[in-house]
Amino acid sequence: MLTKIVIVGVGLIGGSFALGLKAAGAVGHVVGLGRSAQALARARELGIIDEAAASPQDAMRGADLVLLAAPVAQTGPILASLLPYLEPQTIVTDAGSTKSDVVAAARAALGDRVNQFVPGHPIAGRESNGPDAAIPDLYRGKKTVLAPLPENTPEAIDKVAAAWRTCGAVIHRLTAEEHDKVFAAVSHLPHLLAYALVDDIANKPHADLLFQYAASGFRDFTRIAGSSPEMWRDISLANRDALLGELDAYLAQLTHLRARLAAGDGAALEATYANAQRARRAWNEAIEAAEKPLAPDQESGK
Ligand SMILES: NC(=O)c1ccc[n+]([C@@H]2O[C@H](COP(=O)([O-])OP(=O)(O)OC[C@H]3O[C@@H](n4cnc5c(N)ncnc54)[C@H](O)[C@@H]3O)[C@@H](O)[C@H]2O)c1
Ligand SMILES: O=C(O)C(=O)C[C@]1(C(=O)O)C=C[C@@H](O)C=C1
Repeated sequence: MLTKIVIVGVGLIGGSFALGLKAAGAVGHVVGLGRSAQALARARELGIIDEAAASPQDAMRGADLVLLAAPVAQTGPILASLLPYLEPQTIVTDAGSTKSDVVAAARAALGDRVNQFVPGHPIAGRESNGPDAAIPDLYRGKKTVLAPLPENTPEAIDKVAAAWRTCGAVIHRLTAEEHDKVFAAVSHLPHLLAYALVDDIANKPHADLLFQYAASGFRDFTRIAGSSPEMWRDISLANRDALLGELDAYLAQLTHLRARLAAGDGAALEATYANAQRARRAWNEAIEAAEKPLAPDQESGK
């Protein structure tokens, strides 16, 4: 049971964490801290937070756990603003989609108090943003990756892991470097590609005609281009090197496919499509089995 938690950035991710803990009856008081008074007022109206803090000092008094859920470039400034009020029992974690930059920002901002910061990343989301998008079940059956620091105590890591488990998540551990390589390939590149395709079509002179006939294939491929541009700007720049590596590999694949297409090499195209179809089906089956809702007595964290 957490007596008091603080959510810094009460949008989709922070709001869903608060709602998940509240639904489980695992938190006494939820305080929101943010840059938009309007978003905080809305979060209060929706019952996500119990109180919008007037200042970092008010927010941090007596806090058990603090979740940073703002765009990743805000991590350093936010931690610097919290540090003067960081009490010894308070553990701070984050939900940022990149980890090496977050760890570097935490070390720079917190210095020898960095042992109180446990880096994390829930592998769940959607393309809508803000408090209205928050739902209590967002993390149910999904993974949360923790990338603990050597300075973290087992108790600090357990506190963060237990909170995510209470929201229904399954805990995985990666180093920050491993994390950023993996998510460059399976999350950051797909977002860049979806944005690129929609931007390309939107800039064509006959865009209206194209959008008029775009259907479910286009919707599935581009759903994530509806995501927050600020958030994805920060993620792209924070993980630039790994993302550039994945982009180069993808460009090579496109160049290869282009050549096969130009040569009318149907067999080569079909072989690539068949390999992708096999891999996609196997992935889908595995993920659906892993995320199947558990019976209440089998749930993690209980
Ligand atoms: N959206 C996803 O699918 C997803 C999934 C996993 C992790 N994340 C990560 O979670 C974090 C939040 O994403 P989200 O989707 O909830 O975004 P969101 O836009 O819904 O919410 C972010 C909130 O942070 C606030 N904010 C911005 N700058 C701030 C600052 N300096 N101080 C305090 N509050 C500030 C905004 O006003 C907003 O309310 C990001 O770091 C993102 O990388 C997102
Ligand atoms: O479902 C979505 O809309 C998402 O983009 C979620 C998604 C992803 O799968 O890429 C996005 C960013 C994260 O950090 C984790 C998950």
